[in-house]
Amino acid sequence: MAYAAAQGTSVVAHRESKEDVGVECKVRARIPYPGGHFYLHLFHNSEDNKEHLAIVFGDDVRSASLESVQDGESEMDRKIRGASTGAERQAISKAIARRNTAGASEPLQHPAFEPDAEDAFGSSRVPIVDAPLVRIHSECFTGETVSSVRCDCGYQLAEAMRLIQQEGRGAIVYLRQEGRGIGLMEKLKAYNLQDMGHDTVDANLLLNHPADARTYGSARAILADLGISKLRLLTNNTDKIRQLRGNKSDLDIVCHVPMYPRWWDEDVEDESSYSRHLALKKDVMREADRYLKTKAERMGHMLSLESHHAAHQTG
Ligand SMILES: Nc1nc2c(ncn2[C@@H]2O[C@H](COP(=O)(O)OP(=O)(O)OP(=O)(O)O)[C@@H](O)[C@H]2O)c(=O)[nH]1
Repeated sequence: MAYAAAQGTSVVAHRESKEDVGVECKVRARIPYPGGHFYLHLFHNSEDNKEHLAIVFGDDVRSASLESVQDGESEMDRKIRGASTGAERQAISKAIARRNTAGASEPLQHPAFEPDAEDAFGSSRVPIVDAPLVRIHSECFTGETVSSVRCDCGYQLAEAMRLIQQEGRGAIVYLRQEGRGIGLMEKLKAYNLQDMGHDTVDANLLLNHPADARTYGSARAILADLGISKLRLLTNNTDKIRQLRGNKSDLDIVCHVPMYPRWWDEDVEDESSYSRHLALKKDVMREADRYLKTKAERMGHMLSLESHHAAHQTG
């Protein structure tokens, strides 16, 4: 099976992400996870009424809007919404002020990593990664909650968490753009059209939806709020990179890090919980492979089994 991205034949209509979306982090909470905890951040935004999320690894990645002081709030109010209090609060607000004046091209500095700094973030001191791993992930109820292998979404989310945790720092911006933005009801209709022989692109078009209705203005604003201005993006999707870069230069996507499905490797065994859960087998993943083929051939995604194998052979 060779899936080469068919250059210039992508059917993704070129959408633009808004430059000026405002976001506010309403709450942050710790999510225990094998290998160390993540912090889930819930955002409101000025573009839609969806509760977009950020799943953050690394205690020093802090939301400026969450940390800002709200009128009349007590220390207990701040604790309940997951904002810092006491001495930790002072250290964090200094760090946020510093990163705001550092400018987009400057590497982030954080007092927790300076020699004399108060240890405001507990004992987990990790090396500064100038451009952390980031994934912008779109909601997929079927792939993530029901563990459907019609698509690779569940795998990608688990894999992004594994890779970010392995590096010690990074974030997944989780956008509530179910079904590439058409919603769950329409996506399920598209599934039935796919079972009649249509691919994911044609199924959307037959339902009078664009092949991909997503935009990334909220994602860009969430990253800015978290102080992430320079990153390595976990994706194969060229349109996602183009939209995130936009016309402004305040988000520096240093490179993209491809997301190849593990079941393309000869040895499919690995430690990720998702793989264990599904016992990823090539025959089970046939439907996901059909989905990936459409992404490569019709949506311009950078996915190729041949080049994946070539890269593995040359080390
Ligand atoms: N309309 C539609 N959406 C789907 C289908 N299967 C999965 N999705 C949605 O597709 C979105 C994920 O998009 P993908 O195109 O798989 O991947 P991507 O995030 O654009 O690209 P990568 O960053 O490379 O993973 C999620 O919102 C899923 O709910 C489908 O059959 N039809």
